[in-house]
Amino acid sequence: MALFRRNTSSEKNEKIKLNKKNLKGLLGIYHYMLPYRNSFIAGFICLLFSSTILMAFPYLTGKLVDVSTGKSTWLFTEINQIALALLGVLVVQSIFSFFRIFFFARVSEHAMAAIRKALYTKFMFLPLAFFDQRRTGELTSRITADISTLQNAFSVTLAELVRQSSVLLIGIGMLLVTNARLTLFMVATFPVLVLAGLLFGKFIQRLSKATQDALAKSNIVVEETLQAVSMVKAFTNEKHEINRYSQALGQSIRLALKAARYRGAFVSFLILGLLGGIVLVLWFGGKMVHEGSISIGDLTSFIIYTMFIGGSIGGLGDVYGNLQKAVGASERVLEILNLEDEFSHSKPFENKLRLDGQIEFSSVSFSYPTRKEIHVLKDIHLSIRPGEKIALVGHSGAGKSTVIQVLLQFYSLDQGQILIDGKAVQDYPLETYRANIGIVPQEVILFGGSIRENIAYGKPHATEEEIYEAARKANALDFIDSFPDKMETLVGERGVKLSGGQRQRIAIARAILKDPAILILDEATSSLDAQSEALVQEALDELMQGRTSIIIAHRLATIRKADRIYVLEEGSIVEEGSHEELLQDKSGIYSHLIQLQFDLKEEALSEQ
Ligand SMILES: Nc1ncnc2c1ncn2[C@@H]1O[C@H](COP(=O)(O)OP(=O)(O)OP(=O)(O)O)[C@@H](O)[C@H]1O
Repeated sequence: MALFRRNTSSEKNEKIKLNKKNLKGLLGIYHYMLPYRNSFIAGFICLLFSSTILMAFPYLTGKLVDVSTGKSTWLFTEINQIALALLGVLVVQSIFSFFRIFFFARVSEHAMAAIRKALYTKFMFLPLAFFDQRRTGELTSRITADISTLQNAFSVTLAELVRQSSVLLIGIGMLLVTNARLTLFMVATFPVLVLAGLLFGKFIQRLSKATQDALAKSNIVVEETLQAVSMVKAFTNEKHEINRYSQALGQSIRLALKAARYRGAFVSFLILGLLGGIVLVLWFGGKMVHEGSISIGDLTSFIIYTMFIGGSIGGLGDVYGNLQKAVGASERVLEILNLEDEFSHSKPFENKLRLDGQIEFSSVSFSYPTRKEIHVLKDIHLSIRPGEKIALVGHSGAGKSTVIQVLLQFYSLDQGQILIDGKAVQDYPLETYRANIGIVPQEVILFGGSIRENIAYGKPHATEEEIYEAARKANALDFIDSFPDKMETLVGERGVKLSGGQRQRIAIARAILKDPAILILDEATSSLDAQSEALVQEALDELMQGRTSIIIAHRLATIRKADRIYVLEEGSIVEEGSHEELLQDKSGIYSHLIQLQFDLKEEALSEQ
């Protein structure tokens, strides 16, 4: 297995009930808003004002109707006066709304950027075992979708919650003041209808989701068969596939028609039920106007308040749904933020510490945390002197990369010890320790920037001269100079614009610049053409000079040059010695391996 790879796991999709505990989790996020609390308070005040001032609107409209029908009221006697007051309400309301949005945006943008940064920092410092259990897509959605949900909660949802609740409370209060009898009648009818509408709406949403799913299923049939149409034909299964597609379509039609029936009923309900509810209130109010127990103006404002209240009940349903989503998002984000990172027990970075590169594995046993039952390394003993070149060979899955992973302290051991220069690895500051190890991986991963940036990845503050010198030593300068933009050439996403051999030489230049005491070389299994191979080999020889090198070897030429070869088999070291020594045992695993993998190459070599 290559040294750098990804694993998968599935994402959970839970439905969350709001309770005290998980709402507290949401408050944990609030901690990131504290630095902007002044803006938050200012925004909250604007929100309160803009929500309450709007409630004067139905009242004033009612007064306007009263004055226009010749009934003067205690505050207003003229239509112009009321119109101006209405305009005033709108102006003040719009000003407060503007500042409310502005202040909330300021708080939420800053706070969410702070959480994103905290999450990303956490990702960078979490141990590798964490990433073995998660999909990349899952982690990216923590930092994108989940944070957007939280942002929405702290700006829009919170504002909605305050606004709709104040509309509901002030609205019902105003109605009670206007006319208690009519209010009781309204409260007994209209909200019940709105709630019924809300539940009905949810039911229809579920139905249309089922319809979409059924349609998606039928599309899978199309996709699958179109991708492998030759297979369908070869098996003469055309009719079978048509049949399968028809069945899937039939199912989706049945569901769509069921949904359509309920949708039709829902629209009729909206017209009849909700508007009917208003007619009911109007009817009751009209009779009261007739009796003289309420003015036309008061009835008008009553009806507008009623509509406001209906809207706010509907709005609060959405608020509840959004809060549920936000609680889920905050739980997922906090769960990651609360994890311990791999540096938490490590000593602080010591820049100057330079290792000699003596490596000792003493009785090392290891299994990956995700697969505890499989013992990947079993009682490994290695003893490597500074400057030695060691080759690890073995069948695929034997545990070669794992030896490197534990050496890099990506995982902790189940048993045994790794000593570097006679000291246990965990006694070094982790950052300093890794700074002393360089890697040239099998599959070179470059970042999307320029060649210069990619080489400098080995030493971010390298001088121009150092970068050129590293490129020269890595046999990379010739091809870099042949590009019109030279060092500034963009390598494309993951280095796609460079050939395999060129990417490897950039990786070597990186390692040269890092100047590590210990070098790890994961040889590429795919072979380069003879010329690139020679250039890469030459660069590697230069790189290995004076460093302890561990090579996961696939090429005979490399293995022959090694001071010592360790043969791994199912996690144990089964043979060790030089190429010649190991070949002595004709029935040994090494001889067998060489026979299998390197037969042809050896023949070619001996012919030369
Ligand atoms: N992150 C991981 N989580 C769980 N198991 C793993 C992980 N990485 C490797 N393994 C398992 O550990 C065993 C040894 O794998 P390793 O990658 O060390 O072998 P290798 O000798 O380097 O193989 P190759 O030559 O194919 O790269 C394999 O059985 C593999 O499935």
